[in-house]
Amino acid sequence: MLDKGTLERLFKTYCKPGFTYAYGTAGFRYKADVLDTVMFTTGVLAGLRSIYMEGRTVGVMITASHNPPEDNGVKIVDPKGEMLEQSWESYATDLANSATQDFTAFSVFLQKLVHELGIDTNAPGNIAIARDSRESGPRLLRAFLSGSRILPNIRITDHGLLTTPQLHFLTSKGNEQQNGPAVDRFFYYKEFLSAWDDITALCGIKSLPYKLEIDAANGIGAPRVKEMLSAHKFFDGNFRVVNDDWQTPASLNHLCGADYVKTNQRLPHGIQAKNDCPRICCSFDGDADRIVFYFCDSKGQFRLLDGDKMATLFAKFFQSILSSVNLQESLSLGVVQTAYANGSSTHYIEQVLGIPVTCTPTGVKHLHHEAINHDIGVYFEANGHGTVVFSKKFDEVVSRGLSNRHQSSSTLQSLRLLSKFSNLINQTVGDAISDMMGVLAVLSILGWSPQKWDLEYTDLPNKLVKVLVPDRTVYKTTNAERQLLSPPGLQGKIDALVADYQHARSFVRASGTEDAVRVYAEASTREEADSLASRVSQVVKHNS
Ligand SMILES: CC(=O)N[C@H]1[C@@H](OP(=O)(O)O)O[C@H](CO)[C@@H](O)[C@@H]1O
Ligand SMILES: [Mg+2]
Repeated sequence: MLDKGTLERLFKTYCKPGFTYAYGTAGFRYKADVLDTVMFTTGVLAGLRSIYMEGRTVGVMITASHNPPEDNGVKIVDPKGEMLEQSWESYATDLANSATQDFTAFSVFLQKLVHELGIDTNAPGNIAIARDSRESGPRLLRAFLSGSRILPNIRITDHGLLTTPQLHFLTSKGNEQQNGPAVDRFFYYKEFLSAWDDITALCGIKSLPYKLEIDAANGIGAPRVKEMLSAHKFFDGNFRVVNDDWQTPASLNHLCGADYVKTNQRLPHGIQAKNDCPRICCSFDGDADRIVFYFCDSKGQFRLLDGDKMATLFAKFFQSILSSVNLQESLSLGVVQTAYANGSSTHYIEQVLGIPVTCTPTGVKHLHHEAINHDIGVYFEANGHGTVVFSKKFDEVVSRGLSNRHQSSSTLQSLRLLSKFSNLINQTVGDAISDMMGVLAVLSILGWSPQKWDLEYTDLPNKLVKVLVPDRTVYKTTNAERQLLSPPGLQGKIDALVADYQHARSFVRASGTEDAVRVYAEASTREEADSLASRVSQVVKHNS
């Protein structure tokens, strides 16, 4: 470790007292001007994590996703591309909060942590880092790098501007192929485009069935998706990226992007309601790890195809392939959702498709951990954040099937398709670009229009409201966040309100990314959903 004098000087450059940090749903996320301290300490922590993981590369992403341009954040990605292990979240929080006291508190806590974890601070480690397009990114990167510098043998690979899922993917691949080709964003493009080429060749698909319009939220997804698709024969001339002004910081997520479209249930700025040629539209969020699709029906009405619709599309698709090759008994298929999933989607998956559904708390780390219990685990948050994960057993069963020379050609075709889909989908985390290609591939194979996809089930009208309260930490939940334990008595009042409506559901939880409490309500009519959301919000306000 650096000598005490240098360490103290660096500490004083970046760390300020007077703020309390918490590693939330997606890492640390606050207004950018209070982040320097936690960026510095996260630099230290990511280095320690890599040393602890025997030098394997740990990823770091500087982003605040769908939040406004003045926010930013940081999260650590473990070597396989998944979210940071939970026990380390509290080390990250405690180290940051020691630094908001003073240098002595920080160095005492750091020594204690290093000792408890048995870490040799001079051992080698590797960090792969990237950031989204926010203006504060370069400044926060400097604070991070200064933190990581206190450990002398940490090697940093700075990928510059990437989408969040690109960073997850490159972190995981970097650890898998130490001596292989350069693992950079061009490697990412090649991997996913070659899976796309294999699938379309296998299924005889020659062109996209409709024009594709992508709203990139004026974020980093814009230049990255253009760079990837522009030179490709399927996409060149058949797609258009709107809200691609990623170099104007104030426009990020403004009147556009997946969160805007899902929350307001309307078209983003820049996409017209006109419907003069077959098309499908989609919106990414600011760091392109979420996507929602939509189209306008013959009357010009906006129709949303959200994360729940993607989960059902993938689940149905994989179910039919598994049964076509008689693997439905040997490979398990399951869907993971959160309490925000529309009740109709859950009903459709369980009752119509007969596929088991599990509900977890909000945040992809929870969904991901549950999904890996299946051989094909489909997980999506309603807001469009999700992916499909395939087990080791899946790989083994499929490759065994492929090497069996007595298989029929249709069985071989289905097995190849399964295998190629596991390459087209970014299994490390939800990925707007990879999910987009996955959905387009499924729709093309099935010959489905967006209208046909939408008709599979009808959403229950729903409403999501943000309520500002003096202290959101008093809102404690149980049963995958569907019931409140505290404040006392509040759940009973919510239950009494819900009982006034048909097919209704409502729950309240504290946001992990914003200083607010979220109220969700759904019911059989739009008026009832709105009324229930508003009455539950009132009760929350009065209780706080
Ligand atoms: C209702 C909702 O959309 N919540 C979002 C939001 O979490 P909250 O904890 O609700 O603020 O941001 C998370 C990170 O992007 C995302 O995983 C999650 O789905
Ligand atoms: Mg995001």
